[in-house]
Amino acid sequence: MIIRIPDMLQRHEAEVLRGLLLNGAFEDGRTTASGQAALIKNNLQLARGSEARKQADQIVRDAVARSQKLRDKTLVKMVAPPTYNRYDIGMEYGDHVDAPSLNDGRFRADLSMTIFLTDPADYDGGDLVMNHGDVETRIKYGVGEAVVYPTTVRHHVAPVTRGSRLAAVTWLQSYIGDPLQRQILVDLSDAKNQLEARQPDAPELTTLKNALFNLLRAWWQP
Ligand SMILES: O=C(O)CCC(=O)C(=O)O
Ligand SMILES: [Fe+2]
Repeated sequence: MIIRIPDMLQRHEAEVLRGLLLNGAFEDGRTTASGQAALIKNNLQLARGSEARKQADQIVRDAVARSQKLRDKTLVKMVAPPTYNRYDIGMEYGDHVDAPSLNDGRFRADLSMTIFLTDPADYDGGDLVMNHGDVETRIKYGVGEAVVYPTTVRHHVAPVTRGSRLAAVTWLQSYIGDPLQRQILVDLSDAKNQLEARQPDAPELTTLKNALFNLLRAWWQP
């Protein structure tokens, strides 16, 4: 499932974050890439260890912790520290798959997230393109909007042909590793919440909750 979160960042958070990035020191994205990634990755990243990066991380952490939709749709357990990417004219990130784990294997990457930080009117190209066999999904959202997609999906960032594209990119571990199980739980939770809102005394609500809670218990990975 691909999830769109329109209000991932509040307007002022996006403005502060953009200000930090526009004034920040960037380094070649290849410094954190090796092997194949170093050949296909042609972008810039906010320098590690900088004060700007600490402030940026705090903004993203707060936004992620606040987002009800992110919690409900992903059953998120942990979020990795983001990278902040800039693609100027001619830059791109070729077709690739993201690593299955981070932090020396202590963190499993279930979901990838891009928070868009440039108005789509201000650049051409730079779409985040997911490849599902013969079909592609092209994504380019407004400032402060996020897309969350399965880390299992091949993807690339198309070359920027006008302007410059800024984005924060990070990875999520879910309490439910299996995407099918996660989808079942998200659907059942939606149904339970809708029924509870509409008819809190519905007799079948307890049965639905019993099934949902037992599946959560069976599949939860603390
Ligand atoms: O910039 C993006 O939207 C995604 C970048 C990406 O695929 C990555 O950093 O692995
Ligand atoms: Fe990627």
